[in-house]
Order: sequence, then structure tokens, then C-alpha cells
Amino acid sequence: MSLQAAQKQNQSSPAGPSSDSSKALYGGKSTRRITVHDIAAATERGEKWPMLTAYDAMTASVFDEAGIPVMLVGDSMGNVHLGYETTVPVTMDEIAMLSAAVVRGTKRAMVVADLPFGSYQEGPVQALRNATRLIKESGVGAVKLEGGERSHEQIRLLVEAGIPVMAHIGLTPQSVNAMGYRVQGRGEEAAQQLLRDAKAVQDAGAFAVVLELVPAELAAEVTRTLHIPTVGIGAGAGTDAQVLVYTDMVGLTGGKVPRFTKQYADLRKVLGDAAKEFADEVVGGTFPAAEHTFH
Ligand SMILES: Nc1nc(=O)c2c([nH]1)NC[C@@H]1CN(c3ccc(C(=O)N[C@@H](CCC(=O)O)C(=O)O)cc3)CN21
Ligand SMILES: CC(C)C(=O)C(=O)O
Ligand SMILES: [Mg+2]
Repeated sequence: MSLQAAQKQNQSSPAGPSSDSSKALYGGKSTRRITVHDIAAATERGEKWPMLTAYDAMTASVFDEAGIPVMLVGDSMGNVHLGYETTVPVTMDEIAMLSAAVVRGTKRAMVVADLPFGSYQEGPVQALRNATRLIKESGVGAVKLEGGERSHEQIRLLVEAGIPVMAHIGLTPQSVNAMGYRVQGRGEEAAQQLLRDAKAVQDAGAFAVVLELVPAELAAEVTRTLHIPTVGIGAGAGTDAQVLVYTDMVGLTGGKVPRFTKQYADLRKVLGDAAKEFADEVVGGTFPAAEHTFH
């Protein structure tokens, strides 16, 4: 086990004598933009950290002011903002535009952009071309792509080119047409494959890895095995970080949300009620009132 992995295990006492809470990734005092080095250091100190998706400058600024240290411009924008059934149709143009907005809306958070389906599957050179575009044009600090062993050449070339890469294994929604939405890594063979995928992305140079929809015991084992941080979604409490799709977390997503989501607010009701109140006042003639009127 590496020193970092050993330090990562010391998560029962995050505020040990040598820790300085002003440096904390979440709740810390630093106002400069967070880097992959800050993320590695926080994880080594045993801090657990939060990540949320964001798809626009306004929402991103709210999360930035709340201290969320890492924001993901997820291809889940396909489901929640663009009205698609899956993430599969999402394009580079859509990711590039919304990533630039999230960067403009943030001062402190590290912004990570998903490489959409079809933008890296042809091979490392295609991956580098598209990742470079997001770094240069949108200003993100890192990109994320799906796949373990199958994507290690793409990860390696991006990292060699100086682009930080977050990997994503377990359930990889861009492969929904092949794998469906099922818990991954169940059974000995599938668990061994997930461990091989985790090691492959770490060896290729990924700075972190998302573990989506895997049994908690396996996610904890991957977390103990790797020295890079693991970011769980539907992977139990044993990962170094947690990510949620923000619209699920605030109750905005219409229809069914995954069971691993926790809803912390009911913005669908808040927005709907505000729209109804506005509409009622227009119909009833009480809006606009004198203070909203010019003469
Ligand atoms: N709104 C939203 N939230 C997400 O978390 C999310 C997206 N969209 N789009 C991209 C991917 C797709 N994700 C999904 C989609 C479906 C399930 C799902 O149906 N899960 C079942 C459990 C499946 C099982 O038991 O094997 C569930 O009931 O939660 C999970 C994650 C996660 N991501
Ligand atoms: C759920 C997270 C990890 C994601 O990839 C997305 O939001 O697209
Ligand atoms: Mg995604």
C-alpha cells in the first residue's frame, strides 16, 4: 500500500493535530481556484469532499458561494436540461457552451467537464482534440470520461498533454444501450473487473475516479486500494468524495430519480408555486402594482 493510501485510511480523525481547517477543500478560507493538487492534499488529510453537477452560470455561482469545491458539467445535462431520455445524444457543442457558463459563474470551484458520448471512443487522438477544446474554449480545469481498462490509452495521452482527467467506472451511462442501468460489480468476476478498471485508470494518470452504482463494500475496497480519490454516486459511504446530479438533490428533476439520490429541497414546488402566484395576479389584475409602474 502506498503512503497516500495509508493516509487515506486514516479517515476516522479528519481533524488531527496537524490539520489546518483553513485549508479545507470544503469550508476552507482560500479564495483562489482549486486545483488537482488541492484535491489530492485534502484527500490525503482524510477530508471527505462534495461535488455537484452544474449546467449554467447562475446555479454554479450559488454552489460556488456555498463552498462546493468541485463542479461537474455532466452530460446528465442531456436528461435534466435538454430533455433527452439518456446522455447519449449530448454533443461537444452543448458541453462546451455550458462548461464556459459554469466557469464564468465560479471563482473558487474546480470545474470538470464530461466528454460526451462519441467524443473520445475513436481513440486517444480524438479524445485529445476534444479535451483540448474544452480546456481552451471553455476554461475548465479537467475533463471526465467513462471507462476503465477500455479508456486507459485516452486517459494516458490527455494526462501526458497536461490535461487532468477524472475517470468514471461502474455504471457508465453512455453505454446504456449495451449495459442498461444496473448495479455493477456484483459477483466475484465483476468485482475483479471493477478493481482492474480502477487500477487501470490510476496507472494511466487519472487524478480521481467516479464509482457509479456499485456495492458499498466493493467501493470501499477500491477506495482502500487506490491512492487517488474515489467519488461515489450510489456507491455507499466509503468513498473519498460524493457526487449528485444537482437537480435531483434539490427536487427539480421531473419524474423518477435514482434511489441513491437524497432530496434536500423541493424547488419544483417552490418554482411552480411562484409561477402560479404570478399567473393568478396577472389574471386578477393585481400585478403590476404601483411600485412596478412608470409614469
Ligand atoms: N437526473 C439524473 N440523475 C442521475 O443520477 C443521472 C442522470 N440523470 N443521467 C445520467 C446518469 C444515469 N444515472 C442513472 C440512471 C438510472 C439509474 C437506475 O435506474 N437505478 C435504479 C437501480 C438499478 C438497480 O437496482 O440495479 C434505481 O432504482 O435507482 C441509476 C443511475 C445516473 N445519472
Ligand atoms: C452522475 C455524474 C457522475 C455524471 O457523470 C453526470 O452528471 O453526467
Ligand atoms: Mg456523466
